[in-house]
Amino acid sequence: MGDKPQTDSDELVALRAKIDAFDQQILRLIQQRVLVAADIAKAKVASDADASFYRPEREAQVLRRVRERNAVLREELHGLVSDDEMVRLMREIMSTSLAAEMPMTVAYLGPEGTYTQAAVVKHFGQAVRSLDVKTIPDVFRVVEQRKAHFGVVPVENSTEGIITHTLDCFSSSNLKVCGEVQLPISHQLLSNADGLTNVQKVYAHPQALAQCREWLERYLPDAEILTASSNAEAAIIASKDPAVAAIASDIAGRLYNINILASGIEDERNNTTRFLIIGTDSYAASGEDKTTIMVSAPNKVGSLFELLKPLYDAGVDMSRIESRPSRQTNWEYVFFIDLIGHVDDQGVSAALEELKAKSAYFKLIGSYPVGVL
Ligand SMILES: O=C(O)C(=O)C[C@]1(C(=O)O)C=C[C@@H](O)C=C1
Repeated sequence: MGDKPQTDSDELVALRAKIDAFDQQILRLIQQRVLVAADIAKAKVASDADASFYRPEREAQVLRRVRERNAVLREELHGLVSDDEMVRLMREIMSTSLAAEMPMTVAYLGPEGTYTQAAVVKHFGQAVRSLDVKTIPDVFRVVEQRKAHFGVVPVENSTEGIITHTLDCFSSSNLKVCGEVQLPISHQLLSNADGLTNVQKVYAHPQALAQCREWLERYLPDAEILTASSNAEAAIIASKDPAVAAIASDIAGRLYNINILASGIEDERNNTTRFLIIGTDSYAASGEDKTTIMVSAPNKVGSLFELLKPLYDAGVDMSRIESRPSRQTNWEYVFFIDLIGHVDDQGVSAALEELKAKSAYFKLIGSYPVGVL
């Protein structure tokens, strides 16, 4: 390196020619793939005017196959692209294909820069339009009113547990879960203060505050801790006052022009949030699925055990059970249960029929592909 312009060696020129040739092929193949997707859109409309352009089960199958084939290719070619990275690239190509069929609008808990928006992009790719709304019930509302095709809501966090607000929304909504996506969450302390000692107030969403409690006690014991409706909202407040810090994502920091004073401030490494994709339709099995149901047991001794017995007898695995107050009668509960399998799988459907017959209340919240990304 120096003042002289770089001259490229013959070897470099030859290698670049190879890259140019591959790029030509990749471009042609992407264009051809998207044209096929447009034909698929026409075929869907021809067979059913209400057909869904977005097909989560098919997307999961395509991405799983990319993962499997890439593992083989890595061996064969001593390839350097990891399976995760290849799935991510393919996610974007499929996102563009879907947009050519029908531009999708996906609602999320805003404002811009929230982790939920990052989950939207991770699950649907960059080609979707994301629509920010103010609260989790608003996400449900705009999807119900068909102002957005789908919505993305947080449902549980590996450190803090269940997001009760989201579960409660399912009680009063008929929307279906049609997908899930997990996002590793790394929190940053964002502030334009000149060092930690000048931070007087910290704003964050209650979930983020809980996930960074020990860090805050240790490094900012004297700061006033205040809640905001979202992490991005906190970032907006911090962007206006250098005595204020926000706990939010690095994306929010860039978006609202705030410095990162400390990064990775979450108390638990591997802090991960699971999000659900909600929509108006149900979809076929992808081969690796989960089912979420909401049930309540009759109010008598041993009834929960009786209720779950059909699942146990049929060998259906339960991956989660949460109880929430029924909101109808005091001390009565509804249970949110995640099962492994799709409601169309024979064993699952038979077990659910039996369970339904024994329950005081039963609602299928959705069967959906296990997250691939
Ligand atoms: O297979 C389909 O049904 C398609 O519409 C094609 C395609 C794809 O690009 O592979 C696009 C959108 C769907 O969500 C699923 C898959």
